[in-house]
Amino acid sequence: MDEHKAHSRRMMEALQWVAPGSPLREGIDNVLRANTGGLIVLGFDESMKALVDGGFYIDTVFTPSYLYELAKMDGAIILNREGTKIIYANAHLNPDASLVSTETGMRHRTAERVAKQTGALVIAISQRRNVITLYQGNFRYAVKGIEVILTKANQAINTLEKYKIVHDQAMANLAALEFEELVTINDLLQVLNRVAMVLRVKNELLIYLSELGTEGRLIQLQMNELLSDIEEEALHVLRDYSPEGALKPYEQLGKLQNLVHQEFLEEHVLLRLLGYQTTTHSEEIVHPRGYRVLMRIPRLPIMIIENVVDHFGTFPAIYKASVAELDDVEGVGEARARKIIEGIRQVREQTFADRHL
Ligand SMILES: Nc1ncnc2c1ncn2[C@@H]1O[C@H](COP(=O)(O)OP(=O)(O)OP(=O)(O)O)[C@@H](O)[C@H]1O
Repeated sequence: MDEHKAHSRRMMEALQWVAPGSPLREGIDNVLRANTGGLIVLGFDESMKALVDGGFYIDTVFTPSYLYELAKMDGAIILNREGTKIIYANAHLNPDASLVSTETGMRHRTAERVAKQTGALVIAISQRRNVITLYQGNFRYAVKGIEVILTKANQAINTLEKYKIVHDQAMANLAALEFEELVTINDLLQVLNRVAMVLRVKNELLIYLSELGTEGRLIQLQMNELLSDIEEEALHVLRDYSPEGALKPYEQLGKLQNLVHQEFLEEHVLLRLLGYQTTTHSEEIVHPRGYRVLMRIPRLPIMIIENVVDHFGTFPAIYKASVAELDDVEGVGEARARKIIEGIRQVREQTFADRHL
């Protein structure tokens, strides 16, 4: 797994612990309100045991109100890794003082060092500043207020809405080029680049959603609605254009999502993802198989679409086929052959109308 992906996954996992709606967050919110400050550690393994000095061994079920009561005492509260039990309270932690810390206060310094030394998730609740900071390994994250994240998440949704308009137009243009047999590799790369932009926003939103917890439900619904169309259509484009032997469309899309943290996706990377030789010229003409056009014909079962695509190989051949030729396809009789020809004609008409919107 590449480093960037591992980092964002770790970050999302860490954020989920303290997302609104989680029991730990409920406890932390109580601590924030009581203004006592707190130091919470998740995980009590050998490396952690070695750092604990004094305190009370409690070993009881975790509840938010118990956490709040225990936070009135000095020192750290240590939970099990699952966050279901409180193991220690009032514990003094002695991490290696030679570990570098950028923090100034002792609570936060200790939290950072313990996280670096043990790899455990450590949460510091500041008494003076009323903020929650997460530490794990070398990762540090200041949890923001819900309003701040909601604003950012809404901005991301607005961006997605704009991208969707551009995407729909680009798809209409691609369809028109397909009828004219003018699609080039370059057009495909543009489509992929647009999808990459959308996936970039999706990745950003996924982090906000882990942080928003139950407060993010509406954003999640909006995101799913905007993305499902775009992602589905991207899958159809990949199905239409990837050469034999390429990865499956959903695998290609998954790979693209992992790649999008790079600001600029190089042409050869995208070509390889599509399953083309990296030496393919970007002006080369390519033909779709015809899935997307055939799928727009009402009441044409997917099995028949598969048969037609397999039989003809490319969309131009389907487009030019006569009733008799279509009749040769398994599952297609004369009536259905006429329906397909009429269907393609209507899709064509609609496509050219959409193109000039
Ligand atoms: N090594 C430690 N182990 C456990 N708890 C500690 C340790 N060091 C400090 N603390 C806790 O942190 C509390 C506050 O310390 P300090 O004010 O120096 O930290 P801070 O990082 O400035 O935090 P805050 O923003 O809450 O003031 C202490 O009273 C103690 O409860």
